[in-house]
Amino acid sequence: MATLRPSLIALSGMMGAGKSKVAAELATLLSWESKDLDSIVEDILGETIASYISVHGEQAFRFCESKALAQVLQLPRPLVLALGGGTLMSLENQRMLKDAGAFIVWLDVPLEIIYRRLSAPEEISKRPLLNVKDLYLALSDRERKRRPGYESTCDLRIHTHSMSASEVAREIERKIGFSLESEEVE
Ligand SMILES: Nc1ncnc2c1ncn2[C@@H]1O[C@H](COP(=O)(O)OP(=O)(O)O)[C@@H](O)[C@H]1O
Ligand SMILES: O=C(O)C1=C[C@@H](OP(=O)(O)O)[C@@H](O)[C@H](O)C1
Ligand SMILES: [Mg+2]
Repeated sequence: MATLRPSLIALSGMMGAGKSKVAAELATLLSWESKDLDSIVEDILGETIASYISVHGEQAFRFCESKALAQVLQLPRPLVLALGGGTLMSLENQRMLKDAGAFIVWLDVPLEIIYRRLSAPEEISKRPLLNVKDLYLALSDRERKRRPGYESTCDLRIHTHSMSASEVAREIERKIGFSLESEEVE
């Protein structure tokens, strides 16, 4: 039997779930390239997402995010891609990823851990949607609205608990079956 191995792994989940960090770890582990969709958006915009949203708003950012996604899906494979926390809330983005054969991994992290990670001023300043009075409320509200979308679009869900980023990467590798012992050849 042949193992159908994806050539594109896309990491999804809330802001602070560790998508950017785990994508880099996983790519190193697999000897693949990694890309961060937010960085590609910023390259296209020529400015940070925070400064862009402060002037143009979230809707305009979503438009650029979809354009960036279309670009990144043309890149050579194999590739690990860190999505933004809101990327999969767009049906168009969901369709693009599915059509591209992406294997979507949802990093499901307890809200308390996300809150702790993102409470640092340098994390908030990178994420304009969190520039609010009550961070916990803002996160829990978004999480509640987004959870069904993360759940319905993922091919694999990782309950990361308090695993380190490299442990999460190893868990993804193991679950997808990339480890040499489980490799099957046609
Ligand atoms: N598994 C982890 N354990 C501890 N800290 C983590 C873990 N994953 C990410 N972090 C830290 O949490 C913050 C947000 O991580 P990041 O990868 O930017 O998340 P995302 O891209 O999902 O928003 C960063 O400071 C990062 O170093
Ligand atoms: O959840 C969101 O709507 C967003 C998440 C951010 O990426 P991270 O999930 O990597 O923080 C970034 O795309 C933008 O600030 C919007
Ligand atoms: Mg990120």
